[in-house]
Amino acid sequence: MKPYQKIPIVECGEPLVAIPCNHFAVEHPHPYVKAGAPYGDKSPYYLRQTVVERLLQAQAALQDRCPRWRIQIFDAYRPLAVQQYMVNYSFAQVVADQGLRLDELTEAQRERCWQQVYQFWAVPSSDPTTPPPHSTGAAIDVTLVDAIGAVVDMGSPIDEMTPRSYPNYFADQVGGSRFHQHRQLLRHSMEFAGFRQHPREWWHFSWGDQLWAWLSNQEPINSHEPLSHLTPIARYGAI
Ligand SMILES: C[C@@H](N)C(=O)N[C@H](C)C(=O)O
Ligand SMILES: [Zn+2]
Repeated sequence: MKPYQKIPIVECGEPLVAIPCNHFAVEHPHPYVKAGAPYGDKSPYYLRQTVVERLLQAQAALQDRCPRWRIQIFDAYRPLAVQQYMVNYSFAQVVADQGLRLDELTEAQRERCWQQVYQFWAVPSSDPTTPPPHSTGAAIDVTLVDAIGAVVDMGSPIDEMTPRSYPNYFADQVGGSRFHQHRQLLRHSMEFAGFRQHPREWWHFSWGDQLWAWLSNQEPINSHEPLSHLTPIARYGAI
């Protein structure tokens, strides 16, 4: 269990609402739909109502600094079945990337591959006290597009399962300052609206889930966040 999963959840009952995608850039086709994930009648382009409002605030903060730039949505709401599917899919990807075969793995190899997956993906837990972040409608995976609609180079793709995904990976890499600046721009825009960034993923942010509450309790952001938000309680559970 990760430390943030000990945070209590007091579900506030806010609905999932459709993201107004026309305000943002959106990755098409949706990457996990393309990978065959079982959405059924659900859509990834949903979030809790306050989270959508905050995403609009984050984009306004971005555009104060970089007019006509936009936030690009890669993924948002993820039903539990999709979390399960993507975790298995990512495991198969790690196995293949290492030149191994699924049906020939030793126990040690299997264990190492799962460790790599779970550095980046949340366990698809159906326990209401430990929901995967995206299944709460409070987490979002995003990047930036510039004024001409080109995807901004962050130095590594979303969902890469290596240290290049760590938010500060390029801070001290020779030739990496442009990527670091882009990552900082994304982070500061999202933090301005109260989001918190996953410590290992430059693209993953949340507001109101367990990780957000845990991170807010660790180190308050300097900003305009009212202190009442700095409590170690999550307001969104699985939905
Ligand atoms: C790996 C990435 N797409 C992601 O969403 N990771 C977080 C931690 C998750 O699975 O909730
Ligand atoms: Zn994510």
